[in-house]
Amino acid sequence: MHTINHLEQADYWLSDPNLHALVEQGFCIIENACPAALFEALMQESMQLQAEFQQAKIAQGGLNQAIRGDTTRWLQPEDSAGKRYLALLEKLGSNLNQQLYSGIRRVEAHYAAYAVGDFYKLHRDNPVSNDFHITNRLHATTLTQQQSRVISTVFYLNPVWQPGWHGELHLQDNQQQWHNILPMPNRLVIFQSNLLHEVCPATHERRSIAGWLRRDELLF
Ligand SMILES: O=C(O)CCC(=O)C(=O)O
Ligand SMILES: [Fe+2]
Repeated sequence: MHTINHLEQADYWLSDPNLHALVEQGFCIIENACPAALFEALMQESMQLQAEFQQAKIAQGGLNQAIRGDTTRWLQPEDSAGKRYLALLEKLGSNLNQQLYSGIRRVEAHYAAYAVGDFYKLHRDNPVSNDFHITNRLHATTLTQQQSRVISTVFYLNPVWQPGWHGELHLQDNQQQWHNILPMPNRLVIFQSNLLHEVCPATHERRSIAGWLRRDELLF
């Protein structure tokens, strides 16, 4: 199905302009992030696993539907499409480790589904913001942070999306500029986990994979 090693896709994610945007602005957007066959397989797997989706938890561990309304299911190494996506995130992490002092040790990701009208209020995936520095190795500076989520990723699994359907990811960059990013098919957004962002309600179901690159090791 794939003539080249599908992991090479993650090299293309970190082209020079994308890496530059991720460092300077705090985020980058990648269109056609996955080969079409993998994108299709992930959309299908997300739908097939619908019965296993559960109400998402907020950072403090509880359920709070006034903050977020989506349902999620963690990708697992046995998932036939999901494992290939996890491998891409791992490759992204090792590429970031090579290019920056990012210290990424593991990845995690979940399928997410936002029903019509669901939202996720303003939040940071990693609440530690002040001592977060992601800078180019050439400048010999380091990335430091206390909490373990370094980089957030969101990959959109919608077969089509119209701007009037809303459901934007509303994201503040590290110059305090706000951006409205639509959940377009096969679009990947990579951003520093300390950035403030929210998911706006949509008029159609909105599906995605949210993933994180972490500095901590798995303890078991
Ligand atoms: O779906 C999105 O655009 C962002 C999701 C998000 O912020 C999260 O899961 O933490
Ligand atoms: Fe988030």
